[in-house]
Amino acid sequence: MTRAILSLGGNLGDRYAHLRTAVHGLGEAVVLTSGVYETPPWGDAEQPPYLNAVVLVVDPAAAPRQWLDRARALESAAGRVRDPQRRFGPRTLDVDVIAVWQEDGTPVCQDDPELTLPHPRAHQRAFVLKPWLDLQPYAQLPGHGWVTDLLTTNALAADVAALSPRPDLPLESDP
Ligand SMILES: Nc1ncnc2c1ncn2[C@@H]1O[C@H](COP(=O)(O)OP(=O)(O)OP(=O)(O)O)[C@@H](O)[C@H]1O
Ligand SMILES: Nc1nc2c(c(=O)[nH]1)N=C(CO)CN2
Repeated sequence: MTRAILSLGGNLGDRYAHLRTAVHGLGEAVVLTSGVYETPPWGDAEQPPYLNAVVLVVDPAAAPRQWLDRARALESAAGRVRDPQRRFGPRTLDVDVIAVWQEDGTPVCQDDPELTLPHPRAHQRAFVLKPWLDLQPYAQLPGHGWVTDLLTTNALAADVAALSPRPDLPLESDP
């Protein structure tokens, strides 16, 4: 069994519908769903704002690699098209595997470029850390410590201040 934190984000098309469809697609694996935040684009400023959220998923049968396979399938279903010229460019849906833990709570740490764990840029991203903290106030990002401490570093202060909660866009009440 593994559990994982997945981040969901998108800034093209019906952003809210893409997040909802992704959560729905994860089915019974979803244990907790964060609120939705509207967030300024990170890494490539010339694009529309994103909607972001985080989910905690658990599956008795899922190896770490299967979370990536599910993430890619959800992105494809949302019609995601990769632009090789813009690494952090706009997209209908991005699903990143932020961290994975084995059944005994041991974090999975690996450098495989296909699936690097924990996600190598998660600690720099308020749009991942803030919704995650909402789900799990005592969350730790393996190798980086407490999520609450990461969010209060000077490096992330401006990004945290720029996040807008969107309680009008709930994910958890979907059928
Ligand atoms: N933890 C991870 N989560 C998702 N993809 C990963 C991870 N580690 C490595 N990858 C690889 O990264 C590749 C590029 O992923 P993607 O196109 O979603 O990147 P991106 O969303 O543009 O950037 P970022 O990964 O910084 O959010 C994927 O094909 C995937 O194999
Ligand atoms: N605010 C925000 N910015 C991003 C996001 C995202 O999900 N939210 N995803 C990206 C893909 O790497 C690049 N930039």
